[in-house]
Amino acid sequence: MYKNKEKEVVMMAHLSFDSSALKKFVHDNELGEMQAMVNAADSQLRNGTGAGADFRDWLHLPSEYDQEEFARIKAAAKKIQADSDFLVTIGIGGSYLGARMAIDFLHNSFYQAQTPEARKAPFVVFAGNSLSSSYLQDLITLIGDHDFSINVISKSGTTTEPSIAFRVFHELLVKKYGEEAANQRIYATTDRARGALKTEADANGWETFVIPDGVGGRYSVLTAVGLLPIAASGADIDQLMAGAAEAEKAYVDPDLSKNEAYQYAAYRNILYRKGYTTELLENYEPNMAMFAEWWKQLAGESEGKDQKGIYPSSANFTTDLHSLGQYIQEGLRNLMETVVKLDTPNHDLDVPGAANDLDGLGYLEGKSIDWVNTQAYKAVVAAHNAGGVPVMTVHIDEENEYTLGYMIYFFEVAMGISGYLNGINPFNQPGVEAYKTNMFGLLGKPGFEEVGDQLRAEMDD
Ligand SMILES: O=P(O)(O)OC[C@H]1O[C@H](O)[C@H](O)[C@@H](O)[C@@H]1O
Repeated sequence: MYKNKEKEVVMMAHLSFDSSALKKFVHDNELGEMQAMVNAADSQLRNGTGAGADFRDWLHLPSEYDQEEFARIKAAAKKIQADSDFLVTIGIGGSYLGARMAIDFLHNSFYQAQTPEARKAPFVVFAGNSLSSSYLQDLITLIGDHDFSINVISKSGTTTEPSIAFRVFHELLVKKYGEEAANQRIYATTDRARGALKTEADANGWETFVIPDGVGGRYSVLTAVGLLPIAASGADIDQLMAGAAEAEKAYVDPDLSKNEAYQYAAYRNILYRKGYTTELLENYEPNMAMFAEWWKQLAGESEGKDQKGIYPSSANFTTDLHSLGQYIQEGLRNLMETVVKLDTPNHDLDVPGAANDLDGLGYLEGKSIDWVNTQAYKAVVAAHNAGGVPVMTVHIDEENEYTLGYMIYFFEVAMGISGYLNGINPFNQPGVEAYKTNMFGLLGKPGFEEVGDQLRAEMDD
């Protein structure tokens, strides 16, 4: 399964990167030939000589985070667990996806459906990640008369979706508890000193947590942005940070023969230049679907600019083998795949016996279902490979906080290197403003009237 013996040692380090299925697509010499470029990208990233240098503070977050704030996050999580049945976590993009994927990854698949006693934690629900009025109303109905708190998360403090959702839930909270008690149930995660949310929080005495200046939204899961909801859900954020800190140490050497995160970055760059312009992040565990959504923002906002970049997409297996599988096998040959493969499931079951063998599954009787899942993975790698799709695999040993922290850091550092390898600024996202300007124009936001008039005139044409 692994390329060489050393790999098995790396396997013990919670995550291993397997590129053995690239042989058909990448010659042996190509990785080494990337070393000089990787060294340059590493220097841009580590020494701050590249574009976007002000947004690299996530690099040392796992080892240099604010301990005092970390203790406050844990205390706030305890209070929320004690006084709330629901935590309404309001945010979008980087202020949403990290907590969402981590909570899915770290808990029982039906965690949210458990009784509060079994869960020992509030139901962490999310709002402000769309403009759907039905979603908001459905959430209000779900919360009903239950006790709840709000964690409003926004770096800018002015993003439309979370701002609207916050107005809705803030109003509900004040109606239910009165102004003063409501203020004790609002936790604001935002800029240290600036912005509308910070001003409002200070004026009302809400507890605040910081999104550090040097950490962009998509790199913020290991700040209070992700940590407070994750801790409130009952997960162990010490272990999450410990895993990330271990990865911070593991991926520091730019030597491609030793650094698997850099290998991943280099291989995807090699493949991109050969025309593999779409990357699918895949899993074989349904509770990792949101991990791919987090990764898509990380990759898409980091790399998709200046009219270039790998398009990040995803697929959930084996589910999507029965829908997207046809395209991946035989459609346009611009796809590469990166599988996150869990090697030890939280639970395993055997395929049961049956009195008759009408379904023809007798040959699997007594075999473990996870073994079947792993055979499916191996079969898919071989089939897609034969069909012209390069496949990389990130093996993780277990679904726990430590491994998740490790994997978060793996992908973050890989994306920084990847961006510099492709000659772009991996830490800005200028393109997301275009639709916002138009939307503000159509909504009649003061200062955007002209844009609105022009758009309406064009639409009438
Ligand atoms: O945290 P906020 O300022 O509300 O931003 C939330 C998100 O929205 C923006 O449009 C950006 O594209 C994202 O990078 C960011 O994570």
